[in-house]
This record gives sequence, C-alpha cells and structure tokens, in this order.
Amino acid sequence: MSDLPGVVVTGVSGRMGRMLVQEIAASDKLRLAGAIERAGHDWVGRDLGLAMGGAETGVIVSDDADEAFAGAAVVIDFTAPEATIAFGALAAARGLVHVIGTTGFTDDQIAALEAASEGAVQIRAGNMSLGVNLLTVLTRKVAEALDADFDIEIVEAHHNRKVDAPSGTALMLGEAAAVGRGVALGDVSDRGRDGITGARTRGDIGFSAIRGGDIVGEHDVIFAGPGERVVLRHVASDRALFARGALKAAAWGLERPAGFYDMLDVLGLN
Ligand SMILES: NC(=O)C1=CN([C@@H]2O[C@H](COP(=O)(O)OP(=O)(O)OC[C@H]3O[C@@H](n4cnc5c(N)ncnc54)[C@H](O)[C@@H]3O)[C@@H](O)[C@H]2O)C=CC1
Ligand SMILES: O=C(O)C1=N[C@H](C(=O)O)C[C@H](O)C1
Repeated sequence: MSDLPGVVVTGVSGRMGRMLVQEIAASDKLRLAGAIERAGHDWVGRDLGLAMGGAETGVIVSDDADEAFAGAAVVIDFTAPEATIAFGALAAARGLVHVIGTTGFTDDQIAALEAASEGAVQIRAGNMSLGVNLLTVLTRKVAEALDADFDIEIVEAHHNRKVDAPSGTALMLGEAAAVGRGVALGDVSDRGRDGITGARTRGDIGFSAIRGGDIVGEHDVIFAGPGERVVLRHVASDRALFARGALKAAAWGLERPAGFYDMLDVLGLN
C-alpha cells in the first residue's frame, strides 16, 4: 500500500462518486482508502472495482462510515444534505479533512456543518470548478459596477436527475451578486415565478432552473439594463472537472489548520 494520504469517497456509486474514484486512481497525491454507500445499497459488501465493472481493487464498499474514516486522512463527500451532516460530525471527531460538494442545504444544516468545522478542516463549495469560482469573482465585480437599473437574473440548467433547485452554483453566483450590490441575498432573492406575479421588483435577484437530459451544468448571470445586457456564462461539459477540483481541495486542506474554507481559498481567488 502506498503511503499517500488516504481518501474515503462517500456516495461512491453516484455520478460524482464514480468520477472521484477514477480521478483518485490517476492521482499521485492521494490514494483511495475507503468507499461508502448508504445502507441497503447493492454495492455494499462488494469489491469497488468489480462493482464498477472493472478489475478488483481490494477496497470493499461499506455502509459503516466511522470505521472507514478511521483509516483515512480525507473524506470527499458528494451525497445528500442529511448524509453530509452525519459525515461532517464523524470527520470532525477524527480530525479529517472533509471536502463537501453536496448542495441543497437548509440554513440550519449549514449552521450544523459550520459548527463541525471548528474542530477540523472543512472545504465546502456548490461548485468545485476553477471557471465557476472565477465567475463568482466577475459577478461580484459587475454587480458592484452596475446599479439597480440592471436587473440581475440567474439561469441554470442541469440533467433530469438533479433533486435541488436553485443549484448550489446558482446560489453562489446570487450571493456574489448580492455582495457586489451591498445587499443580503435573502432580502432580494426571487425564486419560482408563476401566474400573475406583478412587475419585477427593482433590485431583486431572480433565479430560474431548467432540468433536462444529461446537461452537466450551465449557468448564466444576466444583467439586463436599459438598452443593453451583460451576460456572464459558464458551461461544464464533463463532471470530471468537479472531481479534479475536489482532489485539489483535499490536497490543499491537508496543509491547513482547522476551520471552514471554500474554493476561493483553495484557488487563491479571495
Ligand atoms: N460542488 C460541486 O462541484 C458539485 C456538486 N454536486 C452535488 O453533489 C451531490 C451528488 O451529486 P450526484 O453524484 O450527481 O448524485 P447521485 O445521486 O448520483 O449520487 C449521490 C450518491 O450518494 C449516495 N448517498 C445518499 N445518501 C447516503 C448516505 N446516507 N450514505 C452514503 N451514501 C449516500 C447515494 O446512494 C448516491 O449513490 C448533489 O448534491 C449535487 O448537487 C454535483 C456535482 C458537482
Ligand atoms: O447536481 C449536479 O449535477 C451539479 N450540482 C452542482 C450545483 O448544484 O451547482 C454543481 C454542478 O452544477 C453540477
């Protein structure tokens, strides 16, 4: 076994879980130390490589996160909010770096995660790509430069299996726009228009979500003003992008003191 820091991948059979396994196999900084799925999943108890349709790896998929975390330095977690809360507490208790890609948290769930980050390194971002994180910086700057004559609308598109809306990325972009405007997103957020909505409220930040097919992830931030529009766009065409970002965060986190970080910290964009 190599002496590289060990990573446990949670939600290993998921779209992102499988990507993470492939990227870790190709990494010279990290090794796969464990694989977690939910209790009752038919991969539990099987060799991960065989379950993925490839060669045997010697890593057995488990539903016992605490036991798997005992032999690791990092947890990379793209699952579901309730699962991530539980993994956050276990990772903090063992002082592991917890890289969180999961989206769709409530405010209370985010508070619970932040409490866990007091004892361990936690890196959370609704999008792990360089391009989207750069787009948040650009969005903040454009929002700073344009006044409320420019209506801000965020439009996101994803595959038909996505369960949360707006996407984590859309919320990151909305937050960046609100910071640029000097307002709280919660005060100006406009989601889910339907029926006789009345005219648009000046200063609102609107969100719209498209779900269809196998769209990996597309985000537009539209600044619609009198006689002109500025549109900032990011298109992801391969979700390996997110997995590579998560591995970069994991390696970066191993060198940091306990606390909460995001991808702007990892990428040096803060
Ligand atoms: N931050 C980022 O860059 C990205 C974030 N995501 C987010 O990651 C999450 C997962 O996305 P996908 O992989 O597309 O979903 P998916 O549904 O394909 O995979 C989720 C996996 O988590 C597993 N899971 C659920 N509860 C569990 C539990 N208690 N214990 C262990 N495993 C559990 C499921 O069985 C499933 O295999 C979503 O919240 C999505 O929005 C996805 C792509 C990029
Ligand atoms: O669920 C997905 O697929 C994605 N989720 C993230 C989000 O909610 O923004 C990131 C990416 O867009 C893909």
